[in-house]
Amino acid sequence: MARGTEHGTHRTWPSARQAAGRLGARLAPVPRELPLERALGGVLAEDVRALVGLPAFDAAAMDGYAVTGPGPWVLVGSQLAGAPESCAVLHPGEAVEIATGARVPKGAESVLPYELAESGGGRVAGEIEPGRHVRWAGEETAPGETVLSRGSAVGPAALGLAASLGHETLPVLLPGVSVVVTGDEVTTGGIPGEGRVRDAIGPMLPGLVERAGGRVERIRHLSDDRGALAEAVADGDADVVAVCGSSSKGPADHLRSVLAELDAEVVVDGVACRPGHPQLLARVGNTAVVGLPGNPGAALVAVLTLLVPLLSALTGRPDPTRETARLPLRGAVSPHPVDTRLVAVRLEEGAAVPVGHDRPGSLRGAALADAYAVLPPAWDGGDVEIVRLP
Ligand SMILES: Nc1nc2c(c(=O)[nH]1)N[C@H]1C(S)=C(S)[C@@H](COP(=O)(O)OP(=O)(O)OC[C@H]3O[C@@H](n4cnc5c(N)ncnc54)[C@H](O)[C@@H]3O)O[C@H]1N2
Ligand code: MOO
Repeated sequence: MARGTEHGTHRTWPSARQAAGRLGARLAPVPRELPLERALGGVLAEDVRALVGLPAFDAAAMDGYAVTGPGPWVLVGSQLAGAPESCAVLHPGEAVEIATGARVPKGAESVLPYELAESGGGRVAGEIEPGRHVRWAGEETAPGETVLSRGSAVGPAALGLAASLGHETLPVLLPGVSVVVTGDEVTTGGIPGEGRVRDAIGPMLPGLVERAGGRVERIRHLSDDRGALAEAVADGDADVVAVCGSSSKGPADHLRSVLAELDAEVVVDGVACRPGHPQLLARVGNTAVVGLPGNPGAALVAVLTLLVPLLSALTGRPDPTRETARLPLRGAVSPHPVDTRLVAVRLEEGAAVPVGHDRPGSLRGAALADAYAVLPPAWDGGDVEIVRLP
């Protein structure tokens, strides 16, 4: 699965993706009990049960009158939602004017909506259907019932449901990613000065990570300092450390030596793809370390090759960028003789159309594109695999 290149022993692009998935399946992220507002996008680490029934009490489903026994009924009170109880027990022949969501008195048989009622002189009349227009306690969900299963994704509706069932927090798998952006020349604001460059990878990562089921917890910017990089990579709190830059073999590229010093298991050391060949994947204890090339376009390809499959496997979800259907490629492209090439494309009328501007140092093509088309080594012009951009 690996082959020698001028850069050493690189894995093939498909094998690198698989290796990232296998590492993710091997590492167990620690479940976290997160407040509801932070649990969005996670995967449930345990079943979620109803702490209260739904509804929690017998409630009116319409504005009108709670009644019992045969009509007409004598009005004995009124009940708004959330207001103190005005009538504890309703007796046959009695009615309470009631608002939607208000607790119906004990003994009430049904609610007669205003539209169907005739009222006046302290009395109400109308046709009722026994049991209608009351949301009976527990009829939707019984207390203690399992409503969401372990392994399911937490979407916005799940958060609302959990709140209505009495939960403050949810137990989720949501791998935390610590991002380390390296480079003396990299700046974080304004127009970069002579010889400097604005960080283009830090702003791109949170959205990509979130899409793959993780969360960027921290972004640090480091100069090309070996000691600081070693400290950041050894961060035991993160499930994943993503190091941007420092992936190549220049005098300021310390990642490989730092990993050796930390006795890391190096899983992928270079990938036979363009762009993005210096990418790297390693394990330090229970933390995965992903080395993203400094060139932003190459970093994005490395995210799709290593980081997204890793995060997906950590939470047991399918890789959201994978497409099963292959598409014809419409436009001029030049495959690489021995490496896989990823070309930024728009998806138009069942074909992949190159958008250009996809050199390793640029994100312009990726920002215009829907996806990357994957050209295998020495591509013969057949239909191509598609990797969706989030
Ligand atoms: N002798 C070799 N040199 C290089 C090789 C090689 O195989 N042999 N590979 C080239 C390729 S391909 C890439 S990609 C880069 C990878 O370099 P690093 O990951 O070590 O990154 P740097 O050297 O720090 O930076 C490369 C390039 O990207 C700019 N950069 C860095 N960080 C950012 C950022 N956060 N946002 C925007 N731009 C960034 C940096 O200024 C450089 O221009 O190595 C080649 N060299
Ligand atoms: O392959 Mo590099 O990763 O050209 O930018």
